[in-house]
Amino acid sequence: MTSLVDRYKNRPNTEEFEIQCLASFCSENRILSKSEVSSQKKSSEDKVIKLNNDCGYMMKRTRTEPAVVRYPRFSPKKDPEKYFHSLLQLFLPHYEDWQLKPESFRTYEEFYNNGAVKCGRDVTQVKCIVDANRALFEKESDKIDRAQQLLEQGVDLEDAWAALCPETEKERHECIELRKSNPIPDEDDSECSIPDLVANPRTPYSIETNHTGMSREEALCLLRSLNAQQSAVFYKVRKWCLEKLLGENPEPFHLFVTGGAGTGKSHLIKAIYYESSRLLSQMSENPDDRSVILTASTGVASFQIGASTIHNTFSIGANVKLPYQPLGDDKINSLRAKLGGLQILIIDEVSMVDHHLLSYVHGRLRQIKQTGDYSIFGRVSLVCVGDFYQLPPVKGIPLYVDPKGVNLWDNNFEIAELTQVVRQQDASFAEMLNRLRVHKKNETLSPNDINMLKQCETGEECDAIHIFPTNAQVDEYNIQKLNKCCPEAITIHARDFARNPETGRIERKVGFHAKVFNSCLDKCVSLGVGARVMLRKNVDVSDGLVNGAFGTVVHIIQRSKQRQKYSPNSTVIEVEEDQVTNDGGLRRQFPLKLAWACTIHKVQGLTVDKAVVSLDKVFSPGQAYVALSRVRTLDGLIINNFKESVIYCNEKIDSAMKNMPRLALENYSNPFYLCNTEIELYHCIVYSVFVSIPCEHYPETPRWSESGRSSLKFKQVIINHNPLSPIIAVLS
Ligand SMILES: Nc1ncnc2c1ncn2[C@@H]1O[C@H](COP(=O)(O)OP(=O)(O)OP(=O)(O)O)[C@@H](O)[C@H]1O
Repeated sequence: MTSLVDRYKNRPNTEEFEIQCLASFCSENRILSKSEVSSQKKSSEDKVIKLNNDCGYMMKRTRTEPAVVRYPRFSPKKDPEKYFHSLLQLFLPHYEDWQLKPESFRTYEEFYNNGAVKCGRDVTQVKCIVDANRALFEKESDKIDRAQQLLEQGVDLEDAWAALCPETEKERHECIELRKSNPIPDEDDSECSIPDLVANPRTPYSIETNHTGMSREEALCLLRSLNAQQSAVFYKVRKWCLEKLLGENPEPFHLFVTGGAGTGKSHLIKAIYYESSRLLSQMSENPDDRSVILTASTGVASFQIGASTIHNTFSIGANVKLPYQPLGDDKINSLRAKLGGLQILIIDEVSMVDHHLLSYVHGRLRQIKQTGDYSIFGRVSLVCVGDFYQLPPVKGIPLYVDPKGVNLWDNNFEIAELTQVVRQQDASFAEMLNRLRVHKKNETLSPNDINMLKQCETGEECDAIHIFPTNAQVDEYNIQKLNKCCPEAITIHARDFARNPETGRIERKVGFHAKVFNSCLDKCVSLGVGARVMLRKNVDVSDGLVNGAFGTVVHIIQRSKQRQKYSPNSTVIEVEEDQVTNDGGLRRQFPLKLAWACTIHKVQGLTVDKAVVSLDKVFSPGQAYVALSRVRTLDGLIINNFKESVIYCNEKIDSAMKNMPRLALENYSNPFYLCNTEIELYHCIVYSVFVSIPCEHYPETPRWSESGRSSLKFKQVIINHNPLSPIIAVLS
């Protein structure tokens, strides 16, 4: 496989790239995969940069912040040659290795101190170039070097922890005192439960890598916010990581973390992800290795927790069929390069995973890990998180039902159940939701529950998100809103292409393909400035531009070639192309859909302050419960078409859950709770989705023009979007 360093050495020989050092190259550009190259070339050819000697393609990072560059650090005293070689390699622009130490210099250090090179038009001292470039990347390098030296000298690590986190250390000491007078058997009451106190026997020191995108302060807040049940699961996983770190080789674990809607499952796995990545990264020599990955079954769910989808992570196509189709050599090698060191896989919203998909996860992990035996999931530990009482998979058999074939779920997972509802602080509302969760079809709801729900039938008209069971209801509501809110809306027709049987060439089709498959690109997309929209495809998962991400259209560009940025949060949405028929027929269309309303399937995992829920045409178990449990308070819930009969669960869930072995949460309780009887709840800012941005208005043709198809061709739709902010805006 071509390494990043090779790619750097094969960057274009233009003025711009000649003066670029390796660190800037890695941070400012993104290497494109083969599939990305073809799609990007179609849409934005001028942005794709070809590397020399068939080293692939790259693009400048424009949508995201520059990437964080990770590299090994050597001691200038112990390993001066490695130290100066690394400095020159990272920060001195070069194309060949000899340029880092020309023949006339004996050592890298000598070249760094006394060398001069032509950089751009001027001859400049090597030291000046390296120091200037280094300053851009190593803001606190002196402090880090000093901390590293201290660690190497074997300073008292306990003091280091106390200095980093004095409050926690004080609480820890109080706990220890309390325990002396009132001893409680607890496995966590050992030094090894506090990772920062334990030296890793293999590496005397290490610099932790952080793939989670969370700062230490954010992470500490998150960890401290966990309630007693969340904390117990967290400690169970942390204990395993510590054993791994200490070289005790614990057996992989398979955990199913479940609980009703809003019990904080997703919140908990963010904490688990942070801590386990932090700990296990210390075992890896390459900072880019992923020891832990966070995934989810759907695009929306993955965006909520900053994860990627299972399909995307493991290169699994949309149609998952058994027998298992192994991944080809090229693809598996690149997956292995990324995930070869994987130890824990976290899957959120597992209720929407079916047996086939789980088998594919198993197959991919076995291929990646090459364990040489039949151990499940390639000996990777799994944390599956979700609630079977919520939505089942769209296709396929849910994990709690025996598929009468390959069954990797039964007998392989231990269940940990969270029962404390955190989303709804109002106890009576939370308790009612818990009853709705397990309500069976032939049972009647209590009069109190019915009253409470009927009170929500206020008929209030409001701008809050409207949640419907079916796509048809959603479409009808969206069109009504578009007519009302966007008088100058337009309809953009898809452009379909088919193979001409005589010439064999792909040609524009008159009309549309009669039947299309495997595509979310609609025949017609109606849009207007100010319209709320949802993305239908994963355009850029790392950027949060995933299937299900919401936004507001603020501009539509016709036939324009100019690629203008409209606001710091904007992203261009371009026409996508899908193969939609068996004989190679294609469709080109914007991957957008109006989204004043959306289906219940799209809101699983979401927390909102207010929602209008329609219970008309509910068609699956758990659907009504998911819709009703999205809001924090009863006041925020408006119900249309209330029907008691649509609130029901699948009756097989109860017995399947009862048969699963239980994780005894009390064995993993957090010692801090001994002194904190009051559990402090830390309220996180929840991702809120809609915003409208005032913008210039560009007149368009009327949407429902009598002439039928619009002859306008739309070059691009721009989405201005920052995944880290709680706001997504769509420009078109
Ligand atoms: N310990 C906690 N302290 C404070 N807030 C919390 C805590 N746990 C969860 N929350 C908040 O409660 C809300 C619901 O949490 P979360 O989405 O994790 O629940 P969930 O169990 O995953 O729900 P669902 O099953 O509907 O996806 C979120 O706003 C989350 O930030």
